[in-house]
Amino acid sequence: MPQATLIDGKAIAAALRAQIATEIAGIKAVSGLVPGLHVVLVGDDPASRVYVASKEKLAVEVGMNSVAHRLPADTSQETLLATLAGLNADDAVDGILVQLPLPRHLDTAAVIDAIDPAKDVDGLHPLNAGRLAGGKVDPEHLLVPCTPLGSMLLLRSVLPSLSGLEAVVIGRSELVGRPVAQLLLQADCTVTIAHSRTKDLPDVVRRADIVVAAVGRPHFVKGDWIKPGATVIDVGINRMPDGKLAGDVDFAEAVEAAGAITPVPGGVGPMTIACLLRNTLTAFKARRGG
Ligand SMILES: NC(=O)C1=CN([C@@H]2O[C@H](COP(=O)(O)OP(=O)(O)OC[C@H]3O[C@@H](n4cnc5c(N)ncnc54)[C@H](OP(=O)(O)O)[C@@H]3O)[C@@H](O)[C@H]2O)C=CC1
Ligand SMILES: Nc1nc(=O)c2c([nH]1)NC[C@@H]1CN(c3ccc(C(=O)N[C@@H](CCC(=O)O)C(=O)O)cc3)C=[N+]21
Repeated sequence: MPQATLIDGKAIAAALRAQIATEIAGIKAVSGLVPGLHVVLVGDDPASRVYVASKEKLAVEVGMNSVAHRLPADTSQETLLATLAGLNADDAVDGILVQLPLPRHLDTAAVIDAIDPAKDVDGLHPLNAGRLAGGKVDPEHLLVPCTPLGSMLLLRSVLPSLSGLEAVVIGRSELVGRPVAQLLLQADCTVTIAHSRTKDLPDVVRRADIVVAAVGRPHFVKGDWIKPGATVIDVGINRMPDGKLAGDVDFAEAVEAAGAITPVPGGVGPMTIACLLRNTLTAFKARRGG
């Protein structure tokens, strides 16, 4: 069995950002306006700091305005909601992302409900999640969660047609598992959503032409679970004791069986940020025309 094709998320994300930059330059030349992305970070989780810094840098690189709102860890629910109300009311704000997870004293669902759905570039507001679940809206014009959207773009880079393929998603979170399953269903895959109570998980995964792993456990998916030739999207980002990142898939094993596979780092992660920028542009166009 020849080794799998490596799906180069880093390169595909860079190409997507270049496309976004060109489109923004065109809009700016005509209207003088550029999209504004606002990221709200509560507390000083070191991993979140790194992500927020990287989102800011790449937003500026494509020509957006980028603002990070860094609030102390003991910020009250009222103060956070007031911050969001201010961003909702500000016409120069096109995209709002609240970095998750929030400190435990905050009510995450209520915070997400308070984001204007038209500015919800994470696609997590119940209105956007509901539209996605309804399956009737074109993802081009809907704010779809960034990691699932990026995962689909990576899949499409190696599989021109997804119709009729067996897809197994491991994980059912609101941020990743559920929305990626909705997108696969919309692409006419036969979709199975597996989770911690799934029986005989290795056998379930062995049916899959497409495996999406979003579990949060390093090297969880083994090589002998992968049907020969399957496409494997590894969403997991796990920090190992040696400081390196590991995916949810045992890459060294799976690369021997898969037809195509994403690496970690350099796979889904960079696509998540590129899709955040794309959603910000989508929100800008929907709100301000262009
Ligand atoms: N690349 C990127 O840009 C991003 C990467 N991530 C990464 O993706 C991974 C998943 O994130 P997220 O969805 O937020 O995580 P969650 O912890 O919210 O969800 C994990 C899911 O995995 C399931 N699960 C846990 N253990 C098992 C098991 N033994 N067998 C089968 N299923 C299991 C859980 O099942 P149950 O529901 O039953 O508990 C749950 O549905 C993490 O590594 C995270 O860091 C996340 C966001 C963006
Ligand atoms: N509201 C919200 N939306 C999110 O989308 C969100 C979030 N909160 N909280 C945290 C997770 C995690 N996440 C990542 C984004 C990019 C990389 C990324 O670019 N990773 C690089 C490596 C980066 C490194 O080396 O640390 C890669 O995989 O190649 C990773 C993880 C978004 N998340």
